[in-house]
Amino acid sequence: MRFGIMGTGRITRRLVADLQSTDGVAVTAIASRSAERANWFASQYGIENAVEGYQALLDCDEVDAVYLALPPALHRQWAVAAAEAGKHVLCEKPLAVDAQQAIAIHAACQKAQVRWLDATAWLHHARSKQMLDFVHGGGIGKLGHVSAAVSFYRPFQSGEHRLRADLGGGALLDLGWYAVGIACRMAGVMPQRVFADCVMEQQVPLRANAMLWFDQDVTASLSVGYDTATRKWFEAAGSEASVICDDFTRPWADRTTRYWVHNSAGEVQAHECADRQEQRMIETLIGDQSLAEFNQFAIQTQAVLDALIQSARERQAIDVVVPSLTASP
Ligand SMILES: NC(=O)C1=CN([C@@H]2O[C@H](COP(=O)(O)OP(=O)(O)OC[C@H]3O[C@@H](n4cnc5c(N)ncnc54)[C@H](OP(=O)(O)O)[C@@H]3O)[C@@H](O)[C@H]2O)C=CC1
Ligand SMILES: O=C1CO[C@H](CO)[C@@H](O)[C@@H]1O
Repeated sequence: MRFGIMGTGRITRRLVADLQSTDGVAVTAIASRSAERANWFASQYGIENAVEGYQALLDCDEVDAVYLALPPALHRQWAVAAAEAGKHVLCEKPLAVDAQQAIAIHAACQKAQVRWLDATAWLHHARSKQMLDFVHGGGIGKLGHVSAAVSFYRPFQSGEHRLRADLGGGALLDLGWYAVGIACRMAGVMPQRVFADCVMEQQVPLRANAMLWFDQDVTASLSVGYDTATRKWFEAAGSEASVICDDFTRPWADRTTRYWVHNSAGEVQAHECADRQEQRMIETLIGDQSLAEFNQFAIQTQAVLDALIQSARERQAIDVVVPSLTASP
């Protein structure tokens, strides 16, 4: 499948190599708002076509799929336009800025009969499946509580989209995407009720703390922010044991990819599981397996984030309204 890329920012510089090293994928075009940046990027990464403006990418016959790596507030517009141009879509997380926009992306892809996937790579790592199977198979007894923390410490460059409300910035959407995702995956269902409290800066959440209430007395507490050093861990605590992973969003680069099981006898077992999550994610999009489950989960995650954002604004717990979808191609 021939990919065209929208945006030349931080994540593109990393994911372009993952695309180029995945079997069955070629990166044939790069688009930027600036022709100069597109040309520079194309020459650095050996990409044949450099185009100015995102529409020009959609007009390219050499592109079958778009990797959309723009600030969240632009995802809906360009994902819908890509679908309408008949291109498959790999859209960066968060899928959009709210569930309504996320559903609009899904609807456009359905209508155009193209495939779409949010670029939430950890979901595709073999370790994630192992940990989820272990918890869902009763390996920790009855699940009681999930804790998760995802953060990094600024500095930001001026104009950084993460600090701009109009571009869909803020740690709650950006990093809450991961924390909500792991809590819901571990719980195996979406929460019924949520609460969030945020420390704001420039009208976006710089830090957010959240509580999620699920069925059967399962709860989760989440901490995300741009004001503490890098954290990407979770713990799923059950009646007999806990699963702990300190890098679930993306394995630390210089260490063995692991997770741990702590049992009530005080024993600790380490499990190793190496994988290349970005390649697995890309393979999932370009393959022929149904994407319905991933699509549904992305939209539901967005709905939980909607409720958390509303909760922080209204300073009260909010009931979650979980949308359900028609089937994906
Ligand atoms: N999956 C992952 O691990 C990660 C995912 N992300 C996600 O990827 C997306 C992009 O993040 P990131 O690459 O860090 O962002 P950057 O700000 O580094 O890059 C975004 C790119 O979008 C383009 N763009 C278009 N309009 C604007 C605008 N008004 N302001 C700023 N940039 C604009 C620019 O490219 P140009 O000017 O060339 O057109 C810019 O380089 C976000 O949704 C983020 O959450 C980010 C990091 C890691
Ligand atoms: O998704 C992401 C992964 O983590 C990064 C920080 O390390 C975030 O900034 C980013 O948006």
